Amino acid sequence: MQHLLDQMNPQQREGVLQVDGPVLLLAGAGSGKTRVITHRIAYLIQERGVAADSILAVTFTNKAAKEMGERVDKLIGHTSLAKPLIATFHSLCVRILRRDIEAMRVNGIGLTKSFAIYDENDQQAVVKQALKRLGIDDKQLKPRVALGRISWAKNHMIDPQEYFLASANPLEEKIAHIFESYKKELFKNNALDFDDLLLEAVRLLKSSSEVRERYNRRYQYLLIDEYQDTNRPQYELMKLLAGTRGNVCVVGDEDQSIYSWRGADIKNILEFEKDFPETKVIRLEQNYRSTQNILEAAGAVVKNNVQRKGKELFTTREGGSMIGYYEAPDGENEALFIADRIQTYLREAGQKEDAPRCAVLYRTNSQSRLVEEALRRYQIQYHMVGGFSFYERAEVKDLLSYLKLVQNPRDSIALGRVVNSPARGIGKTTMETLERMALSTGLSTWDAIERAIQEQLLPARALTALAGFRRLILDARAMLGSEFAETLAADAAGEEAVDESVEFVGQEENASTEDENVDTSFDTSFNFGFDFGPSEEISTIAAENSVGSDSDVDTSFDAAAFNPFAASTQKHETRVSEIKADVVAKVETSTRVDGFRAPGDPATLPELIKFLNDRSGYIKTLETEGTPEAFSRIENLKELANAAQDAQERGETLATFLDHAALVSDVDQYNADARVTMMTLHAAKGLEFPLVFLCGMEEGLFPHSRTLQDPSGLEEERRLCYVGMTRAMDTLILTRARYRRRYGSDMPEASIASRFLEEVPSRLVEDLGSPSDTRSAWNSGREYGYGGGNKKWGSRRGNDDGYGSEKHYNYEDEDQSAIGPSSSSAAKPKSGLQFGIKANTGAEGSIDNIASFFGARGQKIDRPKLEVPDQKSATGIRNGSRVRHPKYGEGTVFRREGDGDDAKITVQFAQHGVKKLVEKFAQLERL
Ligand SMILES: Nc1ncnc2c1ncn2[C@@H]1O[C@H](COP(=O)(O)OP(=O)(O)OP(=O)(O)O)[C@@H](O)[C@H]1O
Repeated sequence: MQHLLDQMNPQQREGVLQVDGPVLLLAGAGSGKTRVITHRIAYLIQERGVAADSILAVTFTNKAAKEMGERVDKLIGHTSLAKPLIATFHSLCVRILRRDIEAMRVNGIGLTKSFAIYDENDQQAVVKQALKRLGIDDKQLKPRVALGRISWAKNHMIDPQEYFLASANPLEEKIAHIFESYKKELFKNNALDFDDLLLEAVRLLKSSSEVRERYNRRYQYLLIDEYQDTNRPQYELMKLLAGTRGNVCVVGDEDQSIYSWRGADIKNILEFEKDFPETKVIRLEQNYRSTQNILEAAGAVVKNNVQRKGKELFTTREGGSMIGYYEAPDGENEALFIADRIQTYLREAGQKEDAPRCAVLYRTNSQSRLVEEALRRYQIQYHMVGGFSFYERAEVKDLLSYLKLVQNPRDSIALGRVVNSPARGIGKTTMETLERMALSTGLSTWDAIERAIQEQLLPARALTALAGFRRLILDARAMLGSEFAETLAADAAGEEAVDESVEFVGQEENASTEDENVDTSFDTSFNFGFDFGPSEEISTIAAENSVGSDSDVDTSFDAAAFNPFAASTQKHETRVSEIKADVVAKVETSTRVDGFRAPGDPATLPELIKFLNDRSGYIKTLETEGTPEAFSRIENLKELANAAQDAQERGETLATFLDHAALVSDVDQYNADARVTMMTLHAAKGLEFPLVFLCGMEEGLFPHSRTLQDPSGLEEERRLCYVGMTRAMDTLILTRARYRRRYGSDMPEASIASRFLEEVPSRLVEDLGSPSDTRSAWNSGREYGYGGGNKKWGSRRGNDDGYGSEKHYNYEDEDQSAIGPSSSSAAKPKSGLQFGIKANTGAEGSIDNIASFFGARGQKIDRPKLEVPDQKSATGIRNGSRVRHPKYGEGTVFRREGDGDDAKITVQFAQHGVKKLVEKFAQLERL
């Protein structure tokens, strides 16, 4: 036991040993809470003999869960086969619901275990449909706004009726209607969004005492990390899981509560003692991470908050370097400064043979672009957390939607996404008719397709295309069936494969093939040893079906029987049993060979993906497109198959694979080995780095403009600042730009120093060579204060330099698209040129150039001119041009790089987001 408690201070020890009853562990930044949690779990297992799998620990990110699991494993020496369950709230809820959601079904109505999980794009698609149905213009009420309100309501456990009753204006009433329609649509689609995962788990545990008691018996010890960031449903879930035993330990720090926009309620931690009167409160106040200067500076900022329990952190790491401050003339210069310092840091660390790690933290993702460009100029490799993740790429989302549909055909959003992707002749009119039909009959779109085919409700051409699509999904479903051979035979003979896990009543389509012009052929270039493609393919396929098996397998199938479009002349039942017997016999005669799946066994995940890639024609279409962009998409699709292979090796099913893809969050992308990491302040929580840059310290940017009028919002921003500052172990550098370009404006606008800068005592700050008048402000040595005519933070007064009146930025969201069309590009000369940086003759952005720039401070600085030398193509397309792409539709050119055949164009498309295209191949039409 002793070794578990070695290297622990008395409070940490208490946190480990106090395992019975409720415990509130108030753990300051860097005070070792992760250490306490892992040791507490190890102590329970090793010293108290508690069964490992009766411990449940809930963390904030998948990554934290994984790391915690590994650390516990190490501590207990891999002695126990059973493992504690360490999960995020969302993955815990998925687990509970996948197992027990059907306990909430009444008279066969309700969601099933194969429910889909909707991400933000799916949610937006549902909201757009709702807006359309309700006749609301999506320009007047943006889907994202409506979705934000719906999510807010859910996180506060308010249903559409309550929302409607509480609505104070017509807009809120509209949102209530949208909410109602959204909820119904998800239900119809057998789908849940992220918020629902929590809400439904709570509803389940409340409504079924049998289920709740089972979980209470199962999990006897409960640990919740980051408790300050729990919202109401998470809080209720915690109480339901804690049961009457109340062996619950919550760990948190009210000063690090930064998720109120997701409904997190700081009261949960502030009032834990009221909920559990027996609570033992333990405070961890010794910080092991940061130097005294950093801790003091961060403490001085957060001290200005009212909503806190109050802790005084201390450290034995006395002194340390001062907090660095750099005030740049503009955003580009700020980024160059950061890149320059990072280069120096990496070089010095390299000489000392240290493993350097540093982070650039910013308030919103859109700030990353300039820093990225600067790091590229310095040829410094970096790892960016957030932004465009693999799972958000259009082609990956498409393939995932195919998989979702295979898993849950009722998922009309997945269906809508891929029904005509790649193009297979199912047009907008067809889909609108089907959606109307679905709406008026209450059927899902999938079932509406089925009915349309049965009753021949659409033109033959459309029906044939729909039948082909439907067949593709059914075939993929059949591949997963455990009685695959039977399904295959029955299906081929025209009998529907019925999967009991999904309630849809399928029937063989009787689409006519009258329309000679319709291409019903499938792409069979990829074979798994079976196919339902056109007749001429069958004999080859059947032959391959015997991979590594009997050579005497009869390959002379009646090809016509496998063609869904061929009319059968025989009586249906006879045909079914004949084919069943035939296929089953073939499967039985084949012998299993190691490493090969026997025919008739369910397909593996990678096989399913390859099947969909090929049979859907997706890869073929991209190959035909032939652009570098298309080839990189093909690579992504292959990478998805690799991810599926990994998942398969971990024993994951299609459902768990999809759950995993749905639950991957930005933060999970963090790579602890990266030397330079860029991420938002939110994503940085829980991490630590020897060197940290906190950039964009400007009013309106940080604190964010949204919060300027809202005292509690401002307190949260301040906590975010505290979180950012306390990530630093040895060195913390704060930066700001005096002028910054905001969305859509030609000219950069003057900024005001963030009030958080002013809350840092000046005796702890060192100016790092900010050019121009900023220095004199710093050197005067007075304490800076916010407002009151104190001019110490450089040019707080925007018009001091003749730039017009003082303005706040208005960054409306975290959208990468909030970068103006006239923003700079890597190809243009940097603004530094106007500030005295020598033109780049040697290595771009080399240290000499930057040094000469810093050497130039004190010189008169002209108004920063950041206009981009506007590159224009032969077609006249330039930055800011409106264009149309044959596939992505309309968009705005955001950047143009290079010339001639090499010219690349980055376009922000309304529907498909940002795409980088090779101009030569892009077929862009100028609008
Ligand atoms: N008793 C201890 N002795 C020495 N180092 C410690 C001790 N406890 C924790 N540490 C170290 O202090 C650092 C911070 O610990 P940890 O990451 O567990 O803090 P935390 O409370 O989770 O921080 P935060 O809430 O700020 O993310 C780690 O590097 C950890 O190894």
